[in-house]
Amino acid sequence: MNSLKLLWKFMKGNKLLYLASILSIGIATLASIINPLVLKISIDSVIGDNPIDAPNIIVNMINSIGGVVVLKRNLWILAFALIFLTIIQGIFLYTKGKWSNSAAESIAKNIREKLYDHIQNLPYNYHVKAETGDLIQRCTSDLDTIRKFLAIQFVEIGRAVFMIIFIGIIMFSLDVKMAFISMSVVPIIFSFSVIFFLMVKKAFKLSDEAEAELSTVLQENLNGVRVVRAFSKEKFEIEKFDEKNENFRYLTYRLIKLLAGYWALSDLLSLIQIALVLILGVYWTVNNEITLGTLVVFTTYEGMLLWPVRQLGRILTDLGKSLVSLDRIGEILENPIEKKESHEIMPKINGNIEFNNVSFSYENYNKTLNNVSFKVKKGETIAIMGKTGSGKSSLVHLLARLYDYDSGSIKIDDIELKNIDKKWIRKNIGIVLQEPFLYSRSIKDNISIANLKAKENEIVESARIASIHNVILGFNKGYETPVGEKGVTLSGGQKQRIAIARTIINDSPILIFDDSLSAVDTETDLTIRSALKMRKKDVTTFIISHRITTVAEADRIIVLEDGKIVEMGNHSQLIKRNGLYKKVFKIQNGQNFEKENIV
Ligand SMILES: Nc1ncnc2c1ncn2[C@@H]1O[C@H](COP(=O)(O)OP(=O)(O)OP(=O)(O)O)[C@@H](O)[C@H]1O
Repeated sequence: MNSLKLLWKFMKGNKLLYLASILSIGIATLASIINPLVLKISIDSVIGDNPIDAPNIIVNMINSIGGVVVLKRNLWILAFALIFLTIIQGIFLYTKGKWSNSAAESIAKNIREKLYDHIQNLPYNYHVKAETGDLIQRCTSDLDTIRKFLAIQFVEIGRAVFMIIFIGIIMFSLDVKMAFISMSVVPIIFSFSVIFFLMVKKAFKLSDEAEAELSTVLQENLNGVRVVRAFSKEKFEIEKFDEKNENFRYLTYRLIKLLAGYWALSDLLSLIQIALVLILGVYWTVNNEITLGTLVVFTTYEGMLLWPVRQLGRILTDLGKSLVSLDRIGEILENPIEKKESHEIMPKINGNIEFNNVSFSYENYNKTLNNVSFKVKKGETIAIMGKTGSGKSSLVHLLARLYDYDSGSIKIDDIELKNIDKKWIRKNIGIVLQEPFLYSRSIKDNISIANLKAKENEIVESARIASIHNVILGFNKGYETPVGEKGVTLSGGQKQRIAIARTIINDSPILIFDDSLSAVDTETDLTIRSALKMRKKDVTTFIISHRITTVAEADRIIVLEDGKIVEMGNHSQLIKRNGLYKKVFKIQNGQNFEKENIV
């Protein structure tokens, strides 16, 4: 989507606020421009005897209060006008800041909400492939670039434009030749500023990228600090960091040098402009071609005009940066989200499952699952075994509609899975993933995250089944113990068990354990499985595991090889065949120590 169109959409509800802030900057600029005119009238017409030379509206105002004579007798009016104008300027600068910041914050909030909502609803496949660091950067620093531009720089463009228009009009109405002189170097300064900032855009980008690289190295290093220690790689990591640090210093220093050169040169150009006004202005004043007041007005205006003109180049290049950030945010929003399709239904799920010739492959990859067929009755436990990469996780991911199968059919309670709403089926399937993720919250919050209405006793009951209750009671704050950086450090097995408690709290009719008992010892594994059986008999359960003791008790064991089912049966049936299952059984029972990499 066109980035400006996108911005316009996000500005919904804030356009008036924005307009008000631009009007405020207009009024504040006008007040600051009238100030020197009051000085001119004081010098030329109140101290001196020249007739009032100012825009008609000001002349009319003075005439309405009785003309210059009244001003000469009441000098306080001029002082009051100066104070009044300064107050007006202050008030409108305040409203400009308040309104532009509040509009920018509100727009940033809109974008943040939209992004978060969108990311939450993007398909699983998107998240598997997306780089978290890149996503975070888009949601934070890109968004901040836009926020800053809207809050500060956009209104600064407004101020510069108002300044040029208002000052231009007044200058030309006061004295045409002085106006030409005053504006003669301004286009050169403006062009120089735009060209310079366009040219150094790359230097800004390089410095930003070097900073990002530095943060990545730091982040990676902190995340992987245990690996670094374990392999004694501190020196290597320090050298890597030093190299990135030096690169960042060099690029930033180069940028600073370039900027120093720019400010020096644009200072020179500005001084030439001011000198021109002063030299010719003084000459014409001495020759009575212009008044002293006019000279004061022109020199003051010159000072007011040059700063925003010099800044404009920088702001315009930042505009480019903001448009790039908008594009990057737009790229996320362009990805289609998962929505409920009109044909999708939300039936009661009992847990009867049938796979019929199901084939599936990830984009452009070989078949991950090839003609897989099996049937499961409600309440049965199915174990899945196979070498790594044989398609075990993919099979259960299809069941939860994290991906859709390419051909064949999967039926749940005789309803084609593709006709069941994705969110609904996921609500009815509890999955404990291979690598459990716990939030930096309390243990209690981590368990109840899947069911926020869960009562205290339900949380404890799930923890008991997952064999983690006693461990939790051993912590100082029990269930309120925080997990993660500020709390306890849990072992892999403890994390897995909390993840199991979190999944079973939901009472789903289908449960999937994707290698999620791998980090617990055999005895705890058995305790958990027995407790699960005792709890509810009619839950259809899938257990993916490499451990014979875990799968042996299942009603059926499916052995996968290269996406195909090569064996299926219960433990005693499979043990009689001379297949992969038996080989694994032998190895794990210490009867065969061949160096086969079987599972
Ligand atoms: N999102 C993905 N995109 C592309 N290919 C994928 C994706 N996920 C898995 N694969 C590939 O599909 C194949 C099956 O992966 P899957 O995770 O189902 O295997 P697995 O049997 O569960 O392995 P493991 O025991 O190691 O967990 C592998 O070759 C893997 O590289």
